[in-house]
Amino acid sequence: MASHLSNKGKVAIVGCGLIGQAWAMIFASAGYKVSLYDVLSEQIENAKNTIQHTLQDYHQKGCLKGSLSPEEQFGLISGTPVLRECLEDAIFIQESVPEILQIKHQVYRAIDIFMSSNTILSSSTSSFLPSVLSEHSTHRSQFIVAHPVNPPYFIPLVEIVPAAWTSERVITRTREIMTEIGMKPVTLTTEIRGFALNRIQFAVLNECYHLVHDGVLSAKDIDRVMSEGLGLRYAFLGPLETIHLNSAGK
Ligand SMILES: NC(=O)c1ccc[n+]([C@@H]2O[C@H](COP(=O)([O-])OP(=O)(O)OC[C@H]3O[C@@H](n4cnc5c(N)ncnc54)[C@H](O)[C@@H]3O)[C@@H](O)[C@H]2O)c1
Ligand SMILES: O=C(O)[C@@H](O)[C@@H](O)[C@H](O)[C@@H](O)CO
Repeated sequence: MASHLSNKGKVAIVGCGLIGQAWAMIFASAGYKVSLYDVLSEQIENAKNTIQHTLQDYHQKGCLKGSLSPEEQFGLISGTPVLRECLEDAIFIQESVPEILQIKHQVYRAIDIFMSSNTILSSSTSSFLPSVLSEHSTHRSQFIVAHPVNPPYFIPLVEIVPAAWTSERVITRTREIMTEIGMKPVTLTTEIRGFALNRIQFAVLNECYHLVHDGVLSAKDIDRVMSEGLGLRYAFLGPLETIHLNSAGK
């Protein structure tokens, strides 16, 4: 393995299901050492096997991220059923356990014991406010949300959401790391329910449901409004840029 990879630092992935595996591949593609932990030890092996095959598959399909070979990227990924080992020397922890508050709080209590004063603890949560997640954490100034969009390997947006007590260093450093690994971060200035993507996504869905419910459009044609219309436009111009550039009054 290329020696320059060794100074990239280590990332800990806590919870290696769908999203944790995606994060592991993304961090490894940028040359980070990645350690996987899961409460189910068999899930760690499952995740490693899935990642190994997925990296090869992406390489063969020409969509592998980064400049390292699939073998080099997989060589950066290890796993352990011992949380302390997973977290040891990690500069960044990406928690990806189920969206169940009790489980997240239980995991943070355990992580609190082992994380250093410099480590960033980031949650993949889709909906919980960072203040609700971290209010009882010892290292709560080091806690932040980095919410990915499924599938994270191919959709680069990540929503960075701080709690009121998240330090500026953590906010800035998290955005730097996300950019460095090829994600496209947005940073919310304050926590808000649903963050940004899901607020917008569900506002659109709400109108879609109304139009179908009222018999104005079929479900298929509703989807076409997005896939053959707005979606094409929003794939390269955001809604505000679009309306700004549109002719006055249209
Ligand atoms: N699936 C999505 O579309 C999506 C998108 C964005 C964000 N998220 C968020 O990512 C997080 C993970 O979602 P997912 O879809 O990967 O779930 P998942 O069920 O695929 O994976 C969760 C993993 O966590 C493990 N786990 C359970 N309890 C644990 C514990 N106490 N300690 C360590 N590991 C534990 C499970 O064994 C499993 O492997 C959730 O917060 C979810 O809201 C999901
Ligand atoms: O579409 C997405 O990826 C996001 O909306 C997700 O974060 C979404 O919140 C669901 O997976 C909820 O778990």
